[in-house]
Amino acid sequence: MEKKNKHIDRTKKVISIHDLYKSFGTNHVLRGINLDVYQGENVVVLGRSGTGKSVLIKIIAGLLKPDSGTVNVLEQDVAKISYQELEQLRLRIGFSFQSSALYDSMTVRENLEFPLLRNSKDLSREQLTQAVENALEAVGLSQTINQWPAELSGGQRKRIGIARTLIMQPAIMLYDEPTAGLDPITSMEINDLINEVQERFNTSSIIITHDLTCAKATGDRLAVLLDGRFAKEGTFEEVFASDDERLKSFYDYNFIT
Ligand SMILES: Nc1ncnc2c1ncn2[C@@H]1O[C@H](COP(=O)(O)OP(=O)(O)OP(=O)(O)O)[C@@H](O)[C@H]1O
Repeated sequence: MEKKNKHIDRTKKVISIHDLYKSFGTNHVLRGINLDVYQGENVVVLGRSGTGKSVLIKIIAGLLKPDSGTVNVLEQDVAKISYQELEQLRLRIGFSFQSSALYDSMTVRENLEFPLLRNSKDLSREQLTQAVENALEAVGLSQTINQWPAELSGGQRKRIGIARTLIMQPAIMLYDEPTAGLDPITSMEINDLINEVQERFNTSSIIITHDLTCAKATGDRLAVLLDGRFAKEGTFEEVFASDDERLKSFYDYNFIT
C-alpha cells in the first residue's frame, strides 16, 4: 500500500521525548533519546535485538521509569503524573505485543469485551456487541466472533489482538514487532492493517521492528536506534541512502523482498 502522508498534523505532538536515559545497573540501554511523534504519524523504531526498543515503549507507556529526561505523552509527563492519571493515560494507548496475548479460555467476543467490561462498566449488552462488531469489522474478521483463539491462524490472532486494543479507541498505538513470526504474505496484510488503522482512526503509532519491509510499508518516518541513541531519522529512503556503514550493514542483513 502506498503511504500518502496527508494525515500528519505537525502542529500537534502526541509524544515528545527529550534527553531520555535508562540503565539497568551497568547496562546503559538508552543514552540520550530525543523523539517527537506527531498526530497521525507512524514512526518506526528500528534496531537490532537488545538495543532497547521495548524498554523505550515501556517508558512511553509508563511501565518503566526513566532515569532522567522527559517523556510527554498526550501532553502529560509520564514520570510525574499520579498513578490514577497514568491509569487513565494508559487507556488511551493501545499495545500490540509480540505475542497477541489473547485469553485462550475466552471466545473472540469475550476477549474483545474484556477491556471494555473492566474499564467502562456501565455499557449495555447492545453497546458491548456493537463495539465488538465494529472492532472486528475494522480488522476484517467479523466472521470469527464466536471462535476460540486456538482455531485462528497466527495472523488472525494478531488481528484480533489489534481489534482488542482498538475497542478502547486509543489515540496512540504501540506495535511491538507486529510481523514477528508471520509469513511474508501475512506480514504484508498486517502492514496494510497498521496503515488502515492509522487512516481510519487517525491514531499516531510507534512500530518497533527489525523487519525492513514492515518499516518501509508502515513508516512515515524511521528512527534507527544504535548504541542507545537515534543514529539516523528520516524516511526509509533517507535513512538507507546514508553512507553510515552501520546502517548499510543493517540494511544488507535485514531487507528481504
Ligand atoms: N526490566 C529489566 N531489567 C533489567 N534489564 C532489562 C529489563 N528490561 C530490559 N532490560 C535490558 O535492556 C536491554 C534492551 O532490552 P529490550 O527488550 O528493550 O531490547 P529490544 O531492542 O526490544 O530487543 P528485541 O528486538 O530482542 O525485542 C537488554 O540488554 C535487556 O536485557
